[in-house]
Amino acid sequence: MVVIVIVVGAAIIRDGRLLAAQRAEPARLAGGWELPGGKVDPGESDEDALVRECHEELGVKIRLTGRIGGDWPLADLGSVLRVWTARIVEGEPAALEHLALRWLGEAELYDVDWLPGDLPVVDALREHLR
Ligand SMILES: Nc1nc2c([nH]c(=O)n2[C@H]2C[C@H](O)[C@@H](COP(=O)(O)OP(=O)(O)OP(=O)(O)O)O2)c(=O)[nH]1
Repeated sequence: MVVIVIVVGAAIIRDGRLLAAQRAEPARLAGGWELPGGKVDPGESDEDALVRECHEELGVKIRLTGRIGGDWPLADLGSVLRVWTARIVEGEPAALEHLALRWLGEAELYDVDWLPGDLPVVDALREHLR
């Protein structure tokens, strides 16, 4: 049986800047930058998982505003990343589970070491920061 692991990521945008988060673990990914999010739990919708993960990781309530592409392939065989644009409706993001957070404008978008699977997503997000 092939099990596809679905990972959801939030492209949280405020004032033309994208919120990037630096992974703390596991060791092979630590230091890399990603979109806040995580794995969808069994029986959970993608959207609910993303709202839950952002609350756990950042301490904020988000509202999803759109979808970026479809299934973005990740390096781990059988994993895909699904991405939504989002805005914060409550709270101020804090790095509760990450090493650091950064708000990146279009000119700074590639200043951080994105996880490899995120690079095409970041390309697609560029136009949303203008
Ligand atoms: N959240 C997130 N994960 C990403 C991105 N890009 C990317 O390759 N990944 C990978 C890293 C991890 O291998 C996997 C997500 O796992 P995770 O550890 O964040 O999931 P989780 O919060 O549900 O945690 P757990 O079940 O492992 O405890 O997807 C991204 O932009 N956001």
